[in-house]
Amino acid sequence: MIDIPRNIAVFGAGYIGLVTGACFAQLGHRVVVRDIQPERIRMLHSGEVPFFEPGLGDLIAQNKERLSFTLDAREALRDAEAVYVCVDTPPTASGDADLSRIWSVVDALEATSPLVAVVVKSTVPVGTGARVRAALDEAGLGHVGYASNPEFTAEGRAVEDFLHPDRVVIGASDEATAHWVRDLYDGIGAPVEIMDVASAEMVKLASNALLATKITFINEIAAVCEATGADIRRVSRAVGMDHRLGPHFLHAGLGYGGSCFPKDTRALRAMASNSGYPFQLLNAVIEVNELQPRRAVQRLKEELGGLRGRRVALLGLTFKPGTDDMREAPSAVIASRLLAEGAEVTGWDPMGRPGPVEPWTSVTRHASPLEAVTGADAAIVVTEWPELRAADWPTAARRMRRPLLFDGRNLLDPATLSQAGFTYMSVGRATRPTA
Ligand SMILES: NC(=O)C1=CN([C@@H]2O[C@H](COP(=O)(O)OP(=O)(O)OC[C@H]3O[C@@H](n4cnc5c(N)ncnc54)[C@H](O)[C@@H]3O)[C@@H](O)[C@H]2O)C=CC1
Ligand SMILES: O=C(O)[C@H]1O[C@H](OP(=O)(O)OP(=O)(O)OC[C@H]2O[C@@H](n3ccc(=O)[nH]c3=O)[C@H](O)[C@@H]2O)[C@H](O)[C@@H](O)[C@@H]1O
Repeated sequence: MIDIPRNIAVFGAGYIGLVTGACFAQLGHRVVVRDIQPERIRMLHSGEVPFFEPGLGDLIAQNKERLSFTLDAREALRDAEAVYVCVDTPPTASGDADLSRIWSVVDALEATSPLVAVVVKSTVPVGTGARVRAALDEAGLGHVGYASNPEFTAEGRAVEDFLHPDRVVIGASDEATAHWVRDLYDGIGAPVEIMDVASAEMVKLASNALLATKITFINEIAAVCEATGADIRRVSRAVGMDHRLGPHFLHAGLGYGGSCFPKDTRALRAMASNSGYPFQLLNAVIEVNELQPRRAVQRLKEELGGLRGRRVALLGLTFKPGTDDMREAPSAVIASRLLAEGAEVTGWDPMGRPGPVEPWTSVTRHASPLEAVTGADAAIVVTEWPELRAADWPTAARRMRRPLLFDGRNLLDPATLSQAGFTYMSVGRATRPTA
């Protein structure tokens, strides 16, 4: 527990805002979370969490004495000593981050509240903090500190990541604000890195870009494995045993998706270009990642001798397991490509709920993997849900028109699938021995 409980107003009740609010309340602070979506606030008032995040519902329930929710900015700000900005920063048509929601929070701040610090947790381009600082000064809030405190949690383990981070990064223009923000994290035994605002903003973009680069690197090695007869599973495992490289983010698959890597890599590229530096490595990372799900569809097309009139089952639709988040999921690209080639597409996912938009309105959803593959000419493991490891593959093979399985996440054991009667294809491994 912290020594000095503070009053914190969190703006944004999304993945990051709710986790931040609930975790600060768990540390002992008094937190008001404000959102502009009435439905979100209504759900939170009635004890529901608007999306799935493990442990979040329990944490909110345990801390309800110190955690409240409102639609009203004034109510949130009335006693706030810290304002945490956790609003979304989606990409614009140019790839730059859209900061309009950040500005609407800054514009709502008032000189009358007992505010000590405005802290931006949303991911923003370098230079945003300097602009917000200038706006605060102009609004008569020159006495209020400003800090950048980027977030590194991953969906599906966000509560755990927030409470046990590798590091806390705080960028502030003055030492007093940096230390004041650091003290909010008392009770979390993680290293705290204090720096200037611009550097803190860059740490976030650089971290996501490097993680995305690692994934793309291993996906390119996987493509070379397919062509040469090496096996990516063995390669990435042994490469990752070098402590200088590490085993993480070396899992070849169908490309990275989600609300952050695609958005943040494009935002960093746009920011570099705007500053006159063409970030060539990042260009390649983005391009290779966009090709990755298309390559899988192309390999399937070659194996089936065309996709027109074929039925293909997508097993898993979310951008990764452990979440209901469908944002920038590779499944959408795969479904769209299959439909464009004239295939019929079925799908299964234990949690993802695609909205009533294309390609999903053209995809028949089923309640189990077995139902989804029945009558299909091929199945693709798109998301590595653990349920798929336990599926009854011999029965699935019998129910399919043609037992062909493309393991897009290297989830399953090739020998077991072959024994079950499948032709087994996967990312980073030739389908048949190379000559
Ligand atoms: N989702 C993730 O795992 C991570 C996200 N981030 C960054 O955190 C930021 C937020 O991301 P998410 O939580 O995923 O977004 P989200 O879209 O789930 O949530 C954003 C929330 O802000 C609300 N909002 C918009 N304008 C508002 C305003 N003026 N006042 C109050 N609320 C307002 C929206 O209604 C929405 O509920 C983004 O910049 C993202 O890049 C950083 C690390 C991890
Ligand atoms: O800025 C953010 O929003 C967050 O983005 C990612 O978190 P997240 O998008 O939730 O999910 P990850 O687990 O990183 O996976 C992202 C994508 O990469 C893919 N991936 C991941 C790892 C890997 O080895 N291979 C691979 O293809 C996943 O399937 C998924 O599509 C980062 O991991 C977080 O540190 C960061 O805070």
